[in-house]
Amino acid sequence: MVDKVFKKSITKQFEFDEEVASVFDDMLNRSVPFYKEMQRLSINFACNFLEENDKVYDLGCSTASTLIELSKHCKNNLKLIGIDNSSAMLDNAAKKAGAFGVDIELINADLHDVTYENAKLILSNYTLQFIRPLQREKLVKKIYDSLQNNGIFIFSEKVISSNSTLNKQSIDEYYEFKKTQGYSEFEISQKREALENVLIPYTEEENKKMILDAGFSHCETIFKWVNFATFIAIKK
Ligand SMILES: Nc1ncnc2c1ncn2[C@@H]1O[C@H](C[S@+](CC[C@H]([NH3+])C(=O)[O-])CC(=O)[O-])[C@@H](O)[C@H]1O
Ligand SMILES: O=C(O)C(=O)Cc1ccccc1
Repeated sequence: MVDKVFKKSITKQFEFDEEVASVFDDMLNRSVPFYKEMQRLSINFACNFLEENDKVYDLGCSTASTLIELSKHCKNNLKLIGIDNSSAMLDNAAKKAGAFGVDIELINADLHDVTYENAKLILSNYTLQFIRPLQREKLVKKIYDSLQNNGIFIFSEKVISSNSTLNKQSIDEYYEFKKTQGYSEFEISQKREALENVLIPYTEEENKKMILDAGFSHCETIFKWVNFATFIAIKK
């Protein structure tokens, strides 16, 4: 379904409710520049590390698109686990996984409340940005502790620039992108308002520092378009 959520005047902060979940795949494709390419790269890098029966978690799996694509592209049998705290998202995830015949364990929980065990890969595309800063650092530490040695954490985030001129230019560039995707200025400004204090972006450097502070031995940006970035972190 086509995303028309912000065509009407907003009355509340942004939420992953039923209305957003019903149009979510379209919203993500039209709101995250090169979403598909970022997803393809995440999956290809992930597959290079994965072995038979490895455990893979997707934190903030939404409609399970990434886990479904991962299972299609990896030659190994994997144990796939998707976690999200939006029931509406998980209902859609279950329907999609069923339709594609992919076996995914879907857990409806807050990311802080789940025990991640013996994971080889943890994925989290565009989700940490919704976690409050102090909690975010705690969660990343937990992600590190849950990974096997040689485990991988792949994540994507909306980022900001520490240079205010470049930051403003990046926002302008992103809004131009949204216009090319058919969003009106009204929809763009409504969503911006709804996301205020809900989506809290770090700079690329802050993201890397958070990862290294948690104990990871290496963190690299594998994809970046203006203010959207994908990182890969390795636990030694
Ligand atoms: N504390 C939390 N606990 C659990 N889930 C949460 C929490 N906070 C947010 N979420 C969930 O994180 C997801 C973020 S969307 C991820 C896209 C997906 N990764 C994709 O590549 O398709 C990104 C976006 O909308 O920008 C939503 O489904 C929320 O319900
Ligand atoms: O759409 C936006 O304005 C964004 O910042 C990215 C985004 C994409 C999908 C859900 C929430 C935020």
